[in-house]
Amino acid sequence: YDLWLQYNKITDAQLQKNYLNKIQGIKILGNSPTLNVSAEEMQTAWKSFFGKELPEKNSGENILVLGKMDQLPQQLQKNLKSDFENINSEGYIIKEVKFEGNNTILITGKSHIGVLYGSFRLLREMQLHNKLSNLDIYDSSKIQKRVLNHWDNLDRTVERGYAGFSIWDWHLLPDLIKPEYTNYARANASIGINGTVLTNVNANSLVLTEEYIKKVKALAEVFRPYGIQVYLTARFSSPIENGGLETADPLNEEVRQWWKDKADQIYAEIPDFGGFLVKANSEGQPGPNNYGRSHVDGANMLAEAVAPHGGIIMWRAFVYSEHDPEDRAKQAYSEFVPFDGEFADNVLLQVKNGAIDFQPREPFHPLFGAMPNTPLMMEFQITQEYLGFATHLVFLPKLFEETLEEDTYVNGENSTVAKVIDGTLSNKKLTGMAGVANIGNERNWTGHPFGQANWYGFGRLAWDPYMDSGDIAEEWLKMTFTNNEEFVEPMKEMMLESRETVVKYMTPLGLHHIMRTGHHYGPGPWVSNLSRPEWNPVYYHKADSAGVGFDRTSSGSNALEQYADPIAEKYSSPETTPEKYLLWFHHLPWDYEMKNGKTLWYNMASKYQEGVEEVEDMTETWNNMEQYVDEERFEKVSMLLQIQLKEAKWWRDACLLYFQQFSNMEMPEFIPEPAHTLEYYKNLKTPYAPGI
Ligand SMILES: CO[C@H]1[C@H](O)[C@@H](O)[C@H](O)O[C@@H]1C(=O)O
Repeated sequence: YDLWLQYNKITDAQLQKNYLNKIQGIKILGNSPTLNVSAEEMQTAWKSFFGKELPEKNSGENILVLGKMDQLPQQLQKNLKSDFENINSEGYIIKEVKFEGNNTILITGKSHIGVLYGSFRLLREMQLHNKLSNLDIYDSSKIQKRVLNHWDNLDRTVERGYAGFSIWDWHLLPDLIKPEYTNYARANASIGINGTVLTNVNANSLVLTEEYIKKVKALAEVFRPYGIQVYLTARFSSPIENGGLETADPLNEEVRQWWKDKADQIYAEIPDFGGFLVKANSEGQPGPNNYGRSHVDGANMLAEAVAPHGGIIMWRAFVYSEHDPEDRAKQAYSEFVPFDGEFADNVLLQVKNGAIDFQPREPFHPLFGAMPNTPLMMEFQITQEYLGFATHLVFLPKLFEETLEEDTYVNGENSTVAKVIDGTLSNKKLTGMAGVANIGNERNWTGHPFGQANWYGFGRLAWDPYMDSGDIAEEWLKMTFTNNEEFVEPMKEMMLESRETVVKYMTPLGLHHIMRTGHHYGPGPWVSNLSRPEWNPVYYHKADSAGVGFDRTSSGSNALEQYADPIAEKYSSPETTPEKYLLWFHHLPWDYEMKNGKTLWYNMASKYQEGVEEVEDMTETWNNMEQYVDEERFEKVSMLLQIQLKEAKWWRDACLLYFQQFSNMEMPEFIPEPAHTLEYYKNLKTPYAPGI
């Protein structure tokens, strides 16, 4: 349950010698809660790596010195001047230097948090079994606000949470402080996460009452030494619900004053409170539109309330709007682009990676690049709402990386989404990345043991959105299980392929949102009876006897016009559209000939089949790993993979039987006889896999 902070015993004699020779003691310069937790982390690691403490020493050869820049001797500060120029206020330097005449490994930064991040970095180097020689490492985060979003309710249920109940024991706070809170903070700090939104975006205004602010304060105090700021979701109608006002109109003076007083009250208790995350006028949440006001009016009112305290507002772009009813994918863009440049300086617009909703695969959201004068914050979903909950093994950093690497072309070639997010494309001062957490009170935190890798990977990419997902997988595997190459190599490959596998057995070739509605688990392409048309799978796949797919070209919804010309042009024809997005942008006949000379129907079937076969391969790979993994984790993952296999078949059979009604074509010979009829799948009462 130590996540990636296992600090497995170092058994290699040479390596152990290298480490213990290089670091024979520790010296801490100065004093602060953050330095204390840095030192504690070293001790925890040392006991686990070597079975002993790291002695505190005042001076001598080969000691590890921890301290921030202004605690260093003048001369050393001067010598390191150019190193310090390379890092920002949260960055760190790990370097071999002469300290008081002795050879020393120094971990330093401009802040204590920098020193803590440096400490975790050194421990990572050791977990990865890298030699400590000629150390000269420096690093800084490329994104400022690296934030988890918990969709946790005050009754401890978690919206779209599959790892038990919320870890926040609201009813026992502030009296009971669980060790889990500290472990949560450690884990986050170790990957550079520096903020957490404690509550669901479908918000409850109760959390803004005095009683709850005390509870929030207690958590903030646990997190503070780890550099983690606390944020809350603000329900827009709180002035009515909590303040007894008659309106929540953002232009009303009393309302504005209420929010200012609320901010003052929170900051009096929690001076480093981060600010608010807001879902307004979306899926029944109240917002400024209720009063005929705009998203800018709403966001700027809250921004004004927190600005004197250094707080920020993360305003979500996940809205439905009356513009473009024929294509939900266009709505956020239509709603927000006209406001570019009008948001206050401390507002980030938080945009989901794709325009629909956290699908196994989506093209990047057209808002990225389209609002050069507004800082856009990325919102990824770590919890697997549409990807098999905590049952399917899917390595999400691969998905995150794909979005970040996409080229928006807004400023010519190489205008990647990562550059929009880190601010380099248009020189933004405020930058951020949010991840909807997959954490709950399950003993292993995330339900599926491999869900931990998605939390880990989110943190690493929020720190550096240019990181390679393969490197992330490798780090995580070594830190979580073992450094043995015979384990790491095949498992890394399996993790990297796992995302494409889920796309194949759920939504190949650009299909999307064909899950059963409500819970979003399992196939439901037939569903068509929900009140909002855009919640129905049939709205998205549009299968009929003429073909399948959503025409988003100029002959259809023309969502393509929201992208820069090179993309709009390229994707306007099915011949030049990447096959992975084919049915996202085009409605094509079932016998449409694809690049391999086979029909669309044939290719769809073969993707579903490949998906199933790849899960079979995953189970085989895992079975070969038994000797490297403890029994508990081995058994759990084995069982989950068996369920995943059953469900991949369920997806294949249900989707192909459904689509075949329209294609009217033979099932290709490689598709085994389905275990059940389409009617059976349609009438399943349980959201989980039928016996297959
Ligand atoms: C928190 O609400 C969620 C909702 O559960 C989810 O199904 C939808 O996709 O997205 C919403 C959102 O992101 O606001």
